[in-house]
Amino acid sequence: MSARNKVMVLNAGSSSLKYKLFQLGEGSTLRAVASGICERIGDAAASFHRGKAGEGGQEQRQETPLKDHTAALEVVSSFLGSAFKGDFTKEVFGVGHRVVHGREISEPVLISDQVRSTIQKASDLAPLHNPPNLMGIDAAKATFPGVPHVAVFDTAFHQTMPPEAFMYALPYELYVERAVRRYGFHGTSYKYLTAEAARQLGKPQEETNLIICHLGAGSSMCAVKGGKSVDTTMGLTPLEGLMMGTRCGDIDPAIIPYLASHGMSVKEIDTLLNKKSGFLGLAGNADLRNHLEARFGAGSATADPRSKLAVDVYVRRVRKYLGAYFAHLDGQVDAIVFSAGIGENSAPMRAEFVRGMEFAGVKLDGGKNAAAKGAADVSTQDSRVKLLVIPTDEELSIAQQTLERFLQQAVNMRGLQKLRGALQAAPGLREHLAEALGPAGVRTLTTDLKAAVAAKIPEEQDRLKAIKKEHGGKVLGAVTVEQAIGGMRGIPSMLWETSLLDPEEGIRFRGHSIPDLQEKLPKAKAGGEPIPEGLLWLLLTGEVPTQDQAKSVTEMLRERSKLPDHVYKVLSDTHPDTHPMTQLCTAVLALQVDSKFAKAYSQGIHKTKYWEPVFEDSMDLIAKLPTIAATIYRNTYKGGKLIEDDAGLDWGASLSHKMGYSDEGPLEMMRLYQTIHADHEGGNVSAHATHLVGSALSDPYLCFAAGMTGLAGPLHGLANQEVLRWLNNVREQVGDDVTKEQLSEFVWATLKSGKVVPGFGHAVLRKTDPRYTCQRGFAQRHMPDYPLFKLVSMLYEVVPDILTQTGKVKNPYPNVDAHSGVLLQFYGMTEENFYTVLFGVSRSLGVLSQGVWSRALGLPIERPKSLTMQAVLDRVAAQETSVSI
Ligand SMILES: Nc1ncnc2c1ncn2[C@@H]1O[C@H](COP(=O)(O)OP(=O)(O)O)[C@@H](O)[C@H]1O
Ligand SMILES: CC(=O)OP(=O)(O)O
Ligand SMILES: [Mg+2]
Repeated sequence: MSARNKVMVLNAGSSSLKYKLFQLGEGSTLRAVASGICERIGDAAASFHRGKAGEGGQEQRQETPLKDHTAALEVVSSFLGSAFKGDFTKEVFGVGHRVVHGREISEPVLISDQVRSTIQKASDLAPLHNPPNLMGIDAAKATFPGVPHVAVFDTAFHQTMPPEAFMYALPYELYVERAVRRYGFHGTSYKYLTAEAARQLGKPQEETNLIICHLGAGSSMCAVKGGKSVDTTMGLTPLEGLMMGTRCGDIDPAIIPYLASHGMSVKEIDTLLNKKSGFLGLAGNADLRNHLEARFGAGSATADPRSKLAVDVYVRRVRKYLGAYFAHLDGQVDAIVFSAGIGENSAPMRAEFVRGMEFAGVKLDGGKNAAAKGAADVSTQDSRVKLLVIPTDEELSIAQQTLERFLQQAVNMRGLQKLRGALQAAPGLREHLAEALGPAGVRTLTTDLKAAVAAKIPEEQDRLKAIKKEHGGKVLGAVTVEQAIGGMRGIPSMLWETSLLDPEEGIRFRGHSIPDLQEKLPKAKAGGEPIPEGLLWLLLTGEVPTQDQAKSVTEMLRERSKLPDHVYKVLSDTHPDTHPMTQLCTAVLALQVDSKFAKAYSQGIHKTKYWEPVFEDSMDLIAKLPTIAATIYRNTYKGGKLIEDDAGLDWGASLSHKMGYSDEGPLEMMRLYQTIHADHEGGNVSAHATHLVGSALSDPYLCFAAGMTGLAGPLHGLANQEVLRWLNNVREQVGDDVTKEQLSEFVWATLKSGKVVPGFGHAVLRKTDPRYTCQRGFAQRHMPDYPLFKLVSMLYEVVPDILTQTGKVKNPYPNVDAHSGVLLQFYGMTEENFYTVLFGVSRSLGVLSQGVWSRALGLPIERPKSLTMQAVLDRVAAQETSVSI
């Protein structure tokens, strides 16, 4: 069988069906091996197909009536079928579809029945596009059965618009209740053009400001600031903004009730505005090419005045938005980009758009403009704002996003199950892809953490929905009276996606054990300790990140790390005896004033969007915690002398540096420490408290503070401080050169006096905590002769036996706290009252990542049932009666 190594992309526009077939090559490159377009669909007399297939293939043109998009796909399939010998459909492993409107879905998604119905329901918002998009999807599903089909939405790129750009000045409830807002379209094109323009300008995208004009049958413009969309001309639907082939663009909305009061139905008005206006409405034909002669030709004085008028209205609208976007971008525009049918092909129109704009630093080179064919820079050498013609490649962008989506699915075992059909149809596919992608393996390709999370959400939501639907009524386990009154021990009663604790083997973060992660997570230096930013990526996305992905998290956190002055002030004003954990909670609460979630919620935000400001708050808080912790440390123990940050350091290392420990040893130790304390499933006090408070939709600052007040309890996080006290006590009483026998005696004495040996045992774990083992490994490498380490090692030999002999403990083995103090002491961090703060900083990674997912999955407010003693007795009695009956 031939290899499945091709992605098919369909881009159904309002008047056209474009397609490209890509072949996947080394390093996940995509090479177009066939492409074409069906044009003037709907205008049967004038419609045609142009297509090209294979290396150096000649373009073929067929004049053929195309009454709709289904007819167009039939022509395309038969063209490709005859161009590629054999059945080319068997070489396609995925199909990417351009979809214009997906309402709240904005990331690429696999087209399930549910996604299809969302696209269908959104047809009222994109009447010219979603119906042909759906025709394309249905026709393609029949032509390419059993392979995944992915929808890539036009709206995605504009999700970065600020509220002042996406809100209409309508009653706010319309936004909250009906999601009436501006979405923007042509996003796939803008995404491609932004990357391409930045590349041509030789600038990083984050520093590139552009005004992009995507001018085709559908026309829109976009202001791009720092590589991101900050405004665009289309709105709730692709009707707003510029004039278009058949669409009116901006009008006075009062025209609508006016027409209605004169007898037109809503449907008729909708058709009028979408299908009978624009060039068609003003001048009788939707295609600009039919009006160019009238406006620019030799005999233009005698030409149809309406054609001329239509062109002038069109030009005026583009110029109006050019002016507006110059203002939005504070005049800092690197380039104006022209693209799509009109922007790429019409030199006289480009000249009109920027005529007389020298005042804004825009100078067109007439000669270059007239000569431009395909990509070109048509500005003069000294034009401050470059004028770039860039042919858009929505199809390539869709193919890349389809591939990425597909790979995410393929790495995810649950996804693999979902894709079983596809994989059966294509044995060896995953291996093939892994090979094609090279050593980076099969994974999400973006380095933008938020985008990577967003891409996972729809499927996880589907998964949860399916679990509820299929298994909602099934029993997970009975609850005994002992459990109900005994701290809810072991009752499965909460979802927690970031980690799971196996009693035998210890914690697994998103399925990965600690030894596994020590190997796989990116490191600051070769052979060194993992950086916690890598773990954060893993906790949030479920995927082990690449070095670049972890680095982008480091940079993202650094950008957000500045602590506001009032928080420094709150910290320096606390009573000098305030415990460091209390100071931590105080500082976190002081930061809450900046909560983006609290603000968005009070202004009204749709619940499908909760996770976004929660993500923002969580990243802001995580970013600031090292500075908060270091400030507490320096204020409490070092006379308030703070240490400047070192911008070259990663998140964990910068904490150690700001505390005053900048040698390689403590930097590495802190990276490891911050990685392993991050998460320990959801039932422990700090995690559960954060989760519980977050379920009331308290923002991340509030719920993290709740978690930290819990971590400050001696039975939970404060235990690491207790361990150190106990160890020092041992050393004081028996000295450093203690024998095993002496140590045994001391341990027995502790137990007999009714105390516990701190750092040993665990509520769930039944073996040595892997977090202990990995810290022990670190000590063996960095401090083998350190007396405190030797003492801890000896305890490891002595205590489990003794605890077993008592017959009272279920787990006699050491946990994370039994070792962490040793590492800290070795590097001079001897103030044990501070240790729980370090634990808390790390814990933010786990509990806040889960917080993002709790909101993304729409988990409800927690409300378990409580009972009085009498109620317990009544229930027991009722059960006994019912059993005996
Ligand atoms: N050479 C040209 N000169 C002027 N306008 C052109 C030229 N070629 C195409 N166009 C315009 O571009 C439009 C098609 O643009 P395109 O981006 O392909 O459309 P769609 O919105 O359907 O994706 C045509 O309707 C026509 O108005
Ligand atoms: C959104 C839109 O108008 O798309 P097109 O230009 O393909 O019609
Ligand atoms: Mg288009």
